[in-house]
Amino acid sequence: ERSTSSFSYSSYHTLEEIYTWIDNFATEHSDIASKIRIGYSFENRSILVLKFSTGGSQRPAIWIDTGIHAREWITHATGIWTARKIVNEYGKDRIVTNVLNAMDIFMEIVSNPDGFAFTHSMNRLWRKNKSSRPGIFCIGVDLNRNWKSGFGGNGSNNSPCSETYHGPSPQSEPEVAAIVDFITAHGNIKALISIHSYSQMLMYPYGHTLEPVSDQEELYSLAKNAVQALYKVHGMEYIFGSISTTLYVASGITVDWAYDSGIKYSFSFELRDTGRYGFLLPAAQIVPTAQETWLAIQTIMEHTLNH
Ligand SMILES: O=C(O)[C@H](Cc1ccccc1)CC(O)(O)C[N+](=O)[O-]
Ligand SMILES: [Zn+2]
Repeated sequence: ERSTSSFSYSSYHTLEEIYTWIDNFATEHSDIASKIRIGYSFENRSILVLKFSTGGSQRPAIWIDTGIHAREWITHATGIWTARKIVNEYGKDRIVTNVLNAMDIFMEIVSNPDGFAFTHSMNRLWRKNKSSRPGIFCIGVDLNRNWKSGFGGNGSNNSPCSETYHGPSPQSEPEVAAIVDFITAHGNIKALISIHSYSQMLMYPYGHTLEPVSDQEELYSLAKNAVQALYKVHGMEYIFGSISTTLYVASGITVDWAYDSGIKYSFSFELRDTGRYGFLLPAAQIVPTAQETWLAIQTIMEHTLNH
């Protein structure tokens, strides 16, 4: 019997449990899913990506990452649920079937494995990775400030002890470099969705400046449609807009790099909730959060397919 069927999709899991699930999932759905190692973390853990493909080669693709901030456990749990949804819906749901008949999907569920392990072992609210450098007495770089676009600007911090420490240089962190190298080598990524928590927002570039991106109108209306689809599931209200105008100025972030690298449909989610539980979102909200987020993700995937 499928061991992933004994896996609880409504619980939080350790790094080891998630890595075992990824192995079993790729084995049990080998017709459509495969496991790729795109690199190693600072502490030498494998950095794993699930590839969903129904054929072709170098098809245009969609990138989804969760867990770049270790404490945002709802995002890893949402990624796991979404991976299972994709394989279960292929051949049934019109959008998933159309998307996967023409595009590939890449999903990195544990984008910060060292930090995630640390949230289980030592500090539940750890955010950064676990990199250390000689003579520096604070640990970790904020993996959502280490990207080249706008690196070192406002909304990132030069102090290694800061929660938004941008690191010594762009892509200095192996966890970021692995994604940059993979996406650059692939060369045909059309959409990137980087999932965070919490605040209930759907945002698009830029974070490093208040200047609107050239595709602002299209991204605004796509975000609007996505949050409307999300709202219909459980009535959760998400706000939407550009990062710098909706939330705050943040520099060196994933989606600014993606957009400036030519990935027009670059979005970042802030999942549930709005602060009652924050990062400690109860496990009972995992499935409802994943269910509603799925409608927004489908909206973005369908738009990407059709444009
Ligand atoms: O500051 C961050 O990196 C995110 C907000 C964000 C998300 C995407 C791009 C730029 C900023 C907030 C969070 O998800 O990390 C929650 N937090 O502040 O800990
Ligand atoms: Zn975050």
